[in-house]
Amino acid sequence: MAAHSIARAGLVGGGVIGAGWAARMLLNGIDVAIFDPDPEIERKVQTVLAAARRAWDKLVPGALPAQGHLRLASSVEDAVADADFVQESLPEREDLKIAILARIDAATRPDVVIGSSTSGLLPTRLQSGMAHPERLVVGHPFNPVYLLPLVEICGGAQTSTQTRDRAAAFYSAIGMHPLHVRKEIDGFIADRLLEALWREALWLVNDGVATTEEIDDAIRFGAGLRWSFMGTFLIYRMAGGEAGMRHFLAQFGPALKLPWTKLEAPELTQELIDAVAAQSDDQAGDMTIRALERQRDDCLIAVLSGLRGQDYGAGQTLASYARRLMEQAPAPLASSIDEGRPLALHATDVAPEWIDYNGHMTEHRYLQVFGDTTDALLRHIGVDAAYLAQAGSWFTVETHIRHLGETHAGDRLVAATQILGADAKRAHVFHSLFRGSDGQLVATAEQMLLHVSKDTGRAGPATGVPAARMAELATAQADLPVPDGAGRRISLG
Ligand SMILES: NC(=O)C1=CN([C@@H]2O[C@H](COP(=O)(O)OP(=O)(O)OC[C@H]3O[C@@H](n4cnc5c(N)ncnc54)[C@H](O)[C@@H]3O)[C@@H](O)[C@H]2O)C=CC1
Ligand SMILES: C[N+](C)(C)CC(=O)CC(=O)[O-]
Repeated sequence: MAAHSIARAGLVGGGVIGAGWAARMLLNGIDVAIFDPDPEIERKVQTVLAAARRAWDKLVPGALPAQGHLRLASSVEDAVADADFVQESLPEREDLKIAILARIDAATRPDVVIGSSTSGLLPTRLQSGMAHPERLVVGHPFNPVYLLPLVEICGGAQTSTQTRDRAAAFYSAIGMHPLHVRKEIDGFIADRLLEALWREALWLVNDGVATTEEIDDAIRFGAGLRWSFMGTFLIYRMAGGEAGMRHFLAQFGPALKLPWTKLEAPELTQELIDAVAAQSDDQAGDMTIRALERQRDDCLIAVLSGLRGQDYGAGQTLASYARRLMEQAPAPLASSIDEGRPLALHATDVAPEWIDYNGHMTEHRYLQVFGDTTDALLRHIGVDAAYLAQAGSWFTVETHIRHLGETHAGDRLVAATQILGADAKRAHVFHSLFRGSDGQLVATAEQMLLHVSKDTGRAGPATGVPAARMAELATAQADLPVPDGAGRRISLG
C-alpha cells in the first residue's frame, strides 16, 4: 500500500525538471502522463529515467515498487484530466505559467493539488487566472529532482493550508524533504542563497579575479563539503569556538561592513557571457553533459549513503524513505519465477568507489553484494516490515566467499541464489555472482542463515508465510546439482 493516494500524476513540461519529476514519480510506482511539445520528449524522459533507476538501484537495491506507466499526452488537458496530482514545470516565464495554470485548473478535478516548479515566481501571481486558486502551491525542487530531497513549499495569498499539507505529504511519500516557506517571497529561501553566491561568482569572473574553475574549487574543496550536512548557521556557530555564535558575530560582525560582496549581479554583457561559456568549456574538458551528470549522481549517491550511515540531514530523509519502502514491500512474487532453478533476485553495477588500488572491486564490496542478495531472497519469501517487527528474521551466521574473476567499475553484476537446504531455523544458501556482459562467474558465497525470533532474541523457528516459502523453495531446488565449490574448505592441500 502506498503512503499516499496518488496513483496518477499529470506533468506539464518535461525538460530538465519535468523529466526529473517524471522519473521520481515513476520509480515510486505512480503512473505519469506528461505533456511537452518537444518532439524528443520520450527520449529525454527515458534518459533521465535510466539515470534515476541506476541511482536508486544503488541507494535502495531491490526495494522500489513496480515502476509506474509513462504516457505521452497530446495536450495540457490530456495530461491532467485523470490526474490525482499535477506538477507544472514550464519555462520560467510568468505570463506562460499564468495562462497554462488556468488551463490546467479548468481541466483538472477541483480537489487535485497543482504544484508549480517555479524557481522564484510568486504563487500569488501564478494563481491569479485560476478558478480554484486555493489548490495551487509552489513545489520548488532541486536538480536532479530524482535524487535531491529538498522541495520548497510556498503558498500564495489564496492557497489553502490543506493544499500545502497535502503537497508536503505527497512529496514526503516519494522520498523528499519538504521545507515550508512561511512568508511568500521572490526566490523563496534556497534560491535567494544560491542567487547571492551566483551573482558574486559572476562578478569574480567579470572582474578577472578568478576563473569558473577556480571559483568551483573554492566551493568544492571547502565550504561545499560542510554545507551538504550542516548548512551555514551551525557551521559558523562552531567557527565561534566554545563561545559559539555570539563570539562568531562579535569577531566577524565588523567584516559585514567591509566591501566583501557586491550582491547586485553584473550586467550580462556579450563579453561576460563569452568569458563564462569559454571558461566553462575549458573546465569541463572532454566530459559531455551526460558524463558530468553521471559523475554528479555518483558523488551524490556517495554523499547520501555516507549521511545515511550518520542518520543525519539528508541521510535521515533517505533512511526513513528506505524504511517506508520496506514496509510497503510487495507480497512475495507469484510463481512467475521458476523456483526449481537458482533465483535471479538481485543485480547491481560496480560503483567507482568500490574499486581499490588494484583497479578492481575490493573484497568487502563482495560481501555487501552478497548481503544485498540475501536481503532480496528474504524479501522474496515475504520478510517484510511487519514480519521483522513481530516474528524476527534470518541472520547470517557464516559466509564463505570465493573470488574467481575480476570486476571493474561499471560492470553489471547478476546474482543467482540456490537453496542447498532449509529446516525450521536454518537455511543453507549458495549465491553465484556473474558478470552481466559475458556471463563469467566472478564470485560465489555460501552462507548459513539462522532464524532469530523477535521475542526471545535467540534462534527459533520461522513462522507464517516466510517459513512456508523457504520450505517450498528448498523442496523445489532439492534435486538441483550441488554447485561447484559448495562445502569447500580453505586449505593448502
Ligand atoms: N533547471 C533547474 O535547475 C531548475 C528549474 N526549476 C524550474 O523548473 C521549471 C522548468 O525548468 P527547466 O526544466 O529547467 O526548463 P527546460 O527548458 O529544461 O524545460 C522546459 C520544458 O517546457 C516545455 N514547454 C514549453 N512550452 C510548453 C507548453 N506550452 N506546454 C508544455 N511544455 C512546454 C519545453 O519544451 C521544455 O521541454 C522552471 O519554472 C524553472 O524555474 C526549478 C528547479 C531547478
Ligand atoms: C538556477 N535555478 C534558479 C534554476 C536553480 C534552482 O531553482 C534550484 C537548483 O536546482 O539549483
